[in-house]
Amino acid sequence: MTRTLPPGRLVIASHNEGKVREITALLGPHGMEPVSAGSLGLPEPEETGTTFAENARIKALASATASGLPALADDSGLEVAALGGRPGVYTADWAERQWFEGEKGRDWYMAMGKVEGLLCEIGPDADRSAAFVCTLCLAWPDGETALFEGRAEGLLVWPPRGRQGFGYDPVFQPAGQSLTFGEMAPEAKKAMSHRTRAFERLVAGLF
Ligand SMILES: O=P(O)(O)OP(=O)(O)OP(=O)(O)OC[C@H]1O[C@@H](n2cnc3c(O)ncnc32)[C@H](O)[C@@H]1O
Ligand SMILES: [Mg+2]
Repeated sequence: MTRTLPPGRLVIASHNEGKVREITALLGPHGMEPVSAGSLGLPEPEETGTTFAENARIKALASATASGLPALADDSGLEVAALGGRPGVYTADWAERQWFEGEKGRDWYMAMGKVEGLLCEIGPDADRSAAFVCTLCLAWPDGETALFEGRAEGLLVWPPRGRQGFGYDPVFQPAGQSLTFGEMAPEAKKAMSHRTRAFERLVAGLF
């Protein structure tokens, strides 16, 4: 399909520690040397796209051109069925804006408390379906890019359960499971996550 990715240094173009940890674990068996954008002092570009793919491309290209190395970016989020797919591509902003206008810091549980409020207004039969979506973009320093998408379907739960993972993991229970991502060991989340599904496509296309 596209060109291959030879073993060597690969920038993880994310400033989210939880993502960097998961992507590092995914790359483990593939002979890559992951190095985070933060550790190289690379800037965090503005995410001006309106789709996961556009934002992933912006982030991957910014790191690849600034570092001269191939770079892998991840744009992801939660699509809530009862909210018509929101917050989607705005998942990170949304946690900030809902509750902390003008302040730094994100409080996902507070944002999800707001979602919970909306679901309660709809009533006990509210559709709790949600999906985590992840688009990975690999960019080469010459500007070529390749995109890969993965999804994990599930349910929103309240109250939050578990302290593993990051972000919205404690309020997301993947389909067919009794534990939330927040209650699962990292290996269990890795077996079924949106990020892993996108990564499997990347491996099929590039290695
Ligand atoms: O852009 P970078 O630097 O990669 O980091 P970010 O946290 O801003 O990442 P996004 O712009 O892609 O926003 C994704 C949002 O979705 C959340 N999210 C994505 N994947 C998740 C996962 O596996 N578990 C929990 N929350 C997740 C994440 O915490 C953010 O709030
Ligand atoms: Mg971001």
